[in-house]
Amino acid sequence: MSVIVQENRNGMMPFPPPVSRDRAVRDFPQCYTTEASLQLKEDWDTRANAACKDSAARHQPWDRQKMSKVVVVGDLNVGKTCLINRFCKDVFERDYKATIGVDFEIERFEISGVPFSLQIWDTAGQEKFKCIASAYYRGAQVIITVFDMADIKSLDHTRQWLHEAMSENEPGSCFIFLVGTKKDLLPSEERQRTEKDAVRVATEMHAEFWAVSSKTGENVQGFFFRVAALAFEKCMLKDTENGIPASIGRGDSIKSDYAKLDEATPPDTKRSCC
Ligand SMILES: Nc1nc2c(ncn2[C@@H]2O[C@H](COP(=O)(O)OP(=O)(O)OP(=O)(O)O)[C@@H](O)[C@H]2O)c(=O)[nH]1
Repeated sequence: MSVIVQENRNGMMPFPPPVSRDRAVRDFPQCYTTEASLQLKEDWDTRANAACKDSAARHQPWDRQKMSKVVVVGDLNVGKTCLINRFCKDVFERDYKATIGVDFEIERFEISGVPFSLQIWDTAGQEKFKCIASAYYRGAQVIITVFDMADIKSLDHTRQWLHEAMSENEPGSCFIFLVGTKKDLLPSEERQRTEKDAVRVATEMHAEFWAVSSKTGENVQGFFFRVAALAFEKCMLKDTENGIPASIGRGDSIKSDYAKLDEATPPDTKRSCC
């Protein structure tokens, strides 16, 4: 992976480490389908664009960078972990390993020249871990409800997942996405039928619909770029309205989430951090 490396004057590597070139977003990422889209515009909001050009908002120290919290929910086995791992690590795990409680990744971007991060929370789909996972729903700026395109029941369940995630957040405060995974498993006719059903559900939920495959990687980067762009733009506009210079805004919630992870999650997990 190629990275933008800039040494500072005394020859030391800067901290945080540089954002890789393939996390640099310049053009406004477009939706998957105009039938279920959160925004149809083709370019950045003019006020956000102006704020990006403001040198004060660029290259803040790490502790003042903008960050948005993303929570990924959905039935067990629908492919939440694989979706996150495909984007963050470019890997695909064929064998199923249940998520125990929660796990998270922080993915760094450079959007229109401004550093931005997504804190992506992977939650367990198994009923017995719901009470642990739901403790992390609060403070989300983005909720991603995931279903398996080869298991239509999981699409029906997304309404309930969204309801539970929203019960911890203010109405209208989050961008909502509906993501169908395992696109590679369906023949074209069946895929079209499933996508039609998903567009209907997404419209009901006021969500944006995407169909992806973590196995082949199809649409995975496009989807996360879109998530990052919408979250970033909202963050910039909010700060501009409040007259706040670039700051992460969610620092406290990140700290308390880390603390909760230590207290609540059993040691036997997909990843050692939980
Ligand atoms: N063919 C195919 N299989 C997939 C895809 N995404 C996930 N899978 C498979 O689906 C199974 C479940 O994937 P996970 O990502 O672990 O599911 P999860 O939603 O995180 O499950 P929980 O942790 O129990 O909530 C695994 O066997 C994956 O290999 C995909 O895009 N295509």
